[in-house]
Amino acid sequence: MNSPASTTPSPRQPAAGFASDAGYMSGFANEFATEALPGALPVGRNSPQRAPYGLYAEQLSGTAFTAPRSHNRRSWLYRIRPAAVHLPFEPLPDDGRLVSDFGRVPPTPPNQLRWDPLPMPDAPTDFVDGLLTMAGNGSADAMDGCAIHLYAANQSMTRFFYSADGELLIVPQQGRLVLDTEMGRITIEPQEIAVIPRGCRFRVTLPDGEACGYVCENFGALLRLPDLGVIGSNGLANPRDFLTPNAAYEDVEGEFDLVAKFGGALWRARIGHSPLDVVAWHGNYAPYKYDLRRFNAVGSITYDHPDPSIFLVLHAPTDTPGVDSLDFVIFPPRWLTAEDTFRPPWFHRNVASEFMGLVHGAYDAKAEGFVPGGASLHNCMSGHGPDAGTFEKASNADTRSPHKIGDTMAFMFETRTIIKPTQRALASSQLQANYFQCWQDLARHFTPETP
Ligand SMILES: O=C(O)Cc1cc(O)ccc1O
Ligand SMILES: [Fe+2]
Repeated sequence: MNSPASTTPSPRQPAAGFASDAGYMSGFANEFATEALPGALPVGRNSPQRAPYGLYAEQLSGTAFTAPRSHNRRSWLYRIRPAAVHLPFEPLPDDGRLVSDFGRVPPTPPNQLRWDPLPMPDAPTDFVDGLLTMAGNGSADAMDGCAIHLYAANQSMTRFFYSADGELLIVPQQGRLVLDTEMGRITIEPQEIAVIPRGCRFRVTLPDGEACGYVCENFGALLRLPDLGVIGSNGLANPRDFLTPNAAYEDVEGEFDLVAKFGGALWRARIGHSPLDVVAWHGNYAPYKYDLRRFNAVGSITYDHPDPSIFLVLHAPTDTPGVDSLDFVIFPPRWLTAEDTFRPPWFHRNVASEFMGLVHGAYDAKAEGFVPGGASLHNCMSGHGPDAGTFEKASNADTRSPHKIGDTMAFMFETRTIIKPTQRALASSQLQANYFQCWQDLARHFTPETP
């Protein structure tokens, strides 16, 4: 049971927050039912003539009403005031930080690109102001593709935010995030991720004072767990390790801003109460977290380096079977056992496009230059693979015994269409001008006389 916070803050002060952590429910997209006050959930119907405790009933739909039952996602929220209660939205000035229509981005160079981490801002910056779009494809309007943002923030939010453009896959790299959402509290640290559904209002506070990381705003179909095929009924990201918060609410009156990302732009509305006032909810459309360290990696126990699809955590499928608009793939700590095999990622060109980030440690294809908090982009059909140092080492390594890659947590946002870097990303001083050099020392080894 979670009791409410009931203070009246002075204008634009942080709301008091939930009175306590209410914990989590386990399972991916279950039909959850949770109440912060006993009996707050109506029994046997969603919309009784009068809901318990004088609450308003409100449905939040994440898929079309008529989506097949297996993909249909919606929740019923029982709240102090409906989400409609706020003053009209006004546009916030567009400073070009956020991009949501990649049809308008200038032609993308097919170069391999890599960036150093964003610096922490000097000025007070909350999670919303700390977002910077690096790359993406499709558009929010078309409800297809994604925008890949970095964030660097040093202030807790005193306002509330939601994206109507897509669900937000948040991958922290440094600093914990407390995500107080309409449906309860999620706390994540680096090596954990959270997904905030399209439309879900939330506030980010920073218990460590500052934080940075990655956000993928998924404009397409909702992220889901992949089928496992011949792997069987267990493995990769196990459904029970996905955690959704129990209901928690704050009963706070005050003058707040509600910021919406809608149609690619930011909008602000005044709101006279905290919108985190959902006392109970049930359904399968809700935020969740997952600890990447729980991923059950499978790999080759004979020879060869498998395709990275074995590391798929979540994906956004398209209408074409087997082709996703977005894959979220990780490269966690694991044993390499393949014999007589070049063990790191091979050289390759790919019809898909690959944006990578590093949360922790080092990545096994890059001995140098790819640092935690940094990012790389290898687009459709652009050649890439291990750098020269990694190639020399791995082609001379003893593969008769297993080797543990210990200190690492890299990830990839992989998409079916070209990932277009934004002008800001291409102009940024974090862009490594010499990235291409990491392959220039790959020596010629060809010996036509000796097989
Ligand atoms: O480019 C990368 O480093 C990611 C990657 C890893 C791998 O093991 C195989 C293919 C691939 O794109
Ligand atoms: Fe790759």
